[in-house]
Amino acid sequence: MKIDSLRFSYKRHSPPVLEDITTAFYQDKLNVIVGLNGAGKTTLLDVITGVHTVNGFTPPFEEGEIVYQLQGIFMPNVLKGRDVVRLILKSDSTSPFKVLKDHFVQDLADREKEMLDQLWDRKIGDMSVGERRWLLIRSISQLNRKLYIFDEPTAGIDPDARTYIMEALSKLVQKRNTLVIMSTHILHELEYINCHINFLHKGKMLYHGDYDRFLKINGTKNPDTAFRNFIETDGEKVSDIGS
Ligand SMILES: Nc1ncnc2c1ncn2[C@@H]1O[C@H](COP(=O)(O)OP(=O)(O)OP(=O)(O)O)[C@@H](O)[C@H]1O
Repeated sequence: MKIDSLRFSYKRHSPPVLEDITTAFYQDKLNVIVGLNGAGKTTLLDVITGVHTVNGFTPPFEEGEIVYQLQGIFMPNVLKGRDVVRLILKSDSTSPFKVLKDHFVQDLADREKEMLDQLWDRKIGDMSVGERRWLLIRSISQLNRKLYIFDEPTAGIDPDARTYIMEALSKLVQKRNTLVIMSTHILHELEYINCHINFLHKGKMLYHGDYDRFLKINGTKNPDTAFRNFIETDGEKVSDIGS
């Protein structure tokens, strides 16, 4: 999927939140949108999914082909873990819930199975932020869609559970005909992932390319230092080298 010279403002005469965005998203990689708070990551995801309409860009996917995990969870707090899993898995299939659940559990690592057991009868309102997000994202990963969008899927999640989430997203990338896009602030989690980084800064796409090159042009092996260097120079080094 390509985006060419995209521009978006929330109000007609207000300054653009996204300006001259040109990039591509790839089916064989995890596409990651990176940037500071307020950089425009969610706005870009909203444009891609058709939540916001923009002249000159037609979202290439129908609504039914997309699953979009938002940062918040808009479900009643009284729902229990098992209700959340049922709601999500049954939204895609008429198979009995037991079959869907067995299939879901097979896909989980041992610690994830323990987490699922613990959360099964717990109300959403009583779960920790990370537990809630893990449950939702792991359930969503079971759905069959063409476009999967995850808005900061690993925010507030411990490093162990974060690894399981990143593995689940990598598995989605390996499925045929799927496009997977996520946003994050955490570059560390991308170290061992086959990913394509899109670095948004002040509404502009200042870098798109692979992870190792991003570190290299910022002269460090530490992703946090690379992130900071990049922001401090407004991506100058990339412009020098060319993307
Ligand atoms: N509905 C809206 N009306 C006007 N401005 C908005 C609206 N939604 C977002 N913005 C502004 O657009 C800019 C980009 O917001 P966006 O939510 O896309 O950033 P983000 O990169 O996802 O940030 P974060 O990492 O904090 O989630 C911000 O300055 C934000 O205040």
